[in-house]
Amino acid sequence: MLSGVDLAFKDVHVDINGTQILKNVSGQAKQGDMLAIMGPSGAGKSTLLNCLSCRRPISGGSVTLNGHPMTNKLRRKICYVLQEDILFTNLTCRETLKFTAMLKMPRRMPNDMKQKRVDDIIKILDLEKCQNTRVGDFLNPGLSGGEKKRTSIACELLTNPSLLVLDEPTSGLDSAIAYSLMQVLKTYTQQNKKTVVTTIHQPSSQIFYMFDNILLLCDGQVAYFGKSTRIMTFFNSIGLYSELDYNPADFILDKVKESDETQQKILTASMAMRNTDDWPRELRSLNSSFVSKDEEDEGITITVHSNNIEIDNVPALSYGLEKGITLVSSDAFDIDKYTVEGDKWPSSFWTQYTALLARAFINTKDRVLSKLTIIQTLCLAVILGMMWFNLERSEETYNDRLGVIFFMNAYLAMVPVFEILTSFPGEKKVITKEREAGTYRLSAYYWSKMTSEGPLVFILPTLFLSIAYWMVNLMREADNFIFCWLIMLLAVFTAQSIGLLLGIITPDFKTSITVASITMLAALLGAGFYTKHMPDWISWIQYLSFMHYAFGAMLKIEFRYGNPLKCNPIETTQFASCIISNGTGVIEGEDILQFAKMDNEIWIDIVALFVIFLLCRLSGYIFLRIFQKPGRN
Ligand SMILES: Nc1ncnc2c1ncn2[C@@H]1O[C@H](COP(=O)(O)OP(=O)(O)OP(=O)(O)O)[C@@H](O)[C@H]1O
Repeated sequence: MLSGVDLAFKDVHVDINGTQILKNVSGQAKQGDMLAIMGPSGAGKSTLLNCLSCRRPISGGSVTLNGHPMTNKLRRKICYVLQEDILFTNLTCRETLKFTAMLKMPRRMPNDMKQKRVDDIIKILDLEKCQNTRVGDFLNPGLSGGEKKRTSIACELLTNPSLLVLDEPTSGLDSAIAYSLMQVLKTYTQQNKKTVVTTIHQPSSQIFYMFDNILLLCDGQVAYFGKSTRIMTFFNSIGLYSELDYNPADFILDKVKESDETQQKILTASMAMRNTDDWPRELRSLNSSFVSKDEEDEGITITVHSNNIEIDNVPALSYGLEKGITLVSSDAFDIDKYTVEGDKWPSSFWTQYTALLARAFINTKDRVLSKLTIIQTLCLAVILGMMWFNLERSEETYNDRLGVIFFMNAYLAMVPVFEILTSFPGEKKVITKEREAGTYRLSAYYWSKMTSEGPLVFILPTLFLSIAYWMVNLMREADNFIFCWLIMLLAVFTAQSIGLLLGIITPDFKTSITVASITMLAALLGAGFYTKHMPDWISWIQYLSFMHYAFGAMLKIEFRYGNPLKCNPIETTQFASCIISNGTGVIEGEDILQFAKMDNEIWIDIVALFVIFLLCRLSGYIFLRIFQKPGRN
């Protein structure tokens, strides 16, 4: 059985850039205990939480689990629930848990056990009602704030951690939802003898007394550590009293923020408390001037028991039971049985790849192939087809033919770039979180990303081209159409790779859109449609433009491998061959391509597109490796 652990931290110091953020911070949380870390903004709560969960190194002091210093094996017993719920918005609550189970649970565990664990966790966290609801976002709401938080906690509980570390789990929740969330946590902690450490901002009185212990921080120092039921006694003992019905959390936070003098008084009393019976034995320093209760009369300066107000109306210890929540004991679920020491990753590459592939496919499918995107593609294909309807194969329509090919290229390349840029920031957060937790290999993620989106990315351009190509009357031969379609797909995948690379290397959405707009506009201008007289010193830009190659290849399919165009009358023709034939002949494809300055070999265009595609994919992976450092394991 994996029950809780005894966490103890003693004299923890953290210095950042020469500033002491935490000074001499000590405290503990035992099996079955919930410890709340409280304090005003900037007091050091998040810093301490990060140290306790091994996400930040400490400059001095010690953090131990069951009396032992942290080892990789012990670290795996800790899970960390971030303040923000970082989840895929298109997955349901159950799908989210199912994929997390596949990725995080040991490879040797049978699948039906993993499935059973998901079912149990759904019950434990009271998620049955919303298990098939999508997570949702602000545009398409799904799970409520409390349900999202419980889903985030559920993802962490799947691996049956012994120590649960939570950063502000109730932030953004209304008081009733916050209470029910804490109630579920309390019940889970008690029944499974787990250990919970959480930062919390301004809990209601009910929530406050659910915590067994409170660690109050003030300016990086301990202002109080001890039982929640005794904190008012402590404040009273130094002459700080509250009105009868005042929320104790509000009272203590008000006091530590009050004046320098009050702060000093509290900190001095807290230091003195370390030498009394109220200070846990495990945290006492060898050289402390501890005086036991028996010796109290003989000269302790501050007596924390004076003015003792015992709190009798603390909610009963049967949290959740009155609500009829049935908790599944973790006895039957011993993940350690299936974990092999030395396994770097919980699951095999193949399991990671298939789970990530299926997850990416479900998450992307509804976004890429939504009703709206299909309608948009159909409408634009028909509008374009009507605007350039049934072009005659003559010199007169030469510019229209170039225009329509260029437009199709530009439209089909722009869509995947901006689609990936709008969706990737959310995905990046999930990968960062999962990689920090050492859930899977980056290569498994990257391969799954590339392969899952392939079928989805190719459907819309195929639909678009199938309508527009025939309506416009481009070269009406099956060979030409298929060749054109393949080039179009290559261009779309190249555009998508550029979008992904930009999404990876830019720090935020706004920057990525700005950089993408510049890149795509430069690619459009360099394509060779708008200008044929670029100054020499800048003309190299066209060779960097993937649209130059896509546009060039499609022109070749249309003209080099298509039928010639009928000449204009001699007065209006632009082609020498038409002048020679007195306006009665035809213009060969090669003449048209020379006129358009696009007469290179088509294989050059194809190879160039491939090279750009591969370079973007490869550098995307390298940059992702640099930015997404794996976490522990
Ligand atoms: N990387 C850093 N560099 C410099 N100072 C830092 C860094 N991280 C934290 N600090 C400082 O350490 C102090 C404690 O920060 P911390 O985030 O732990 O506070 P907090 O109690 O969690 O605050 P809040 O409730 O506002 O989140 C703050 O004064 C903060 O400015």
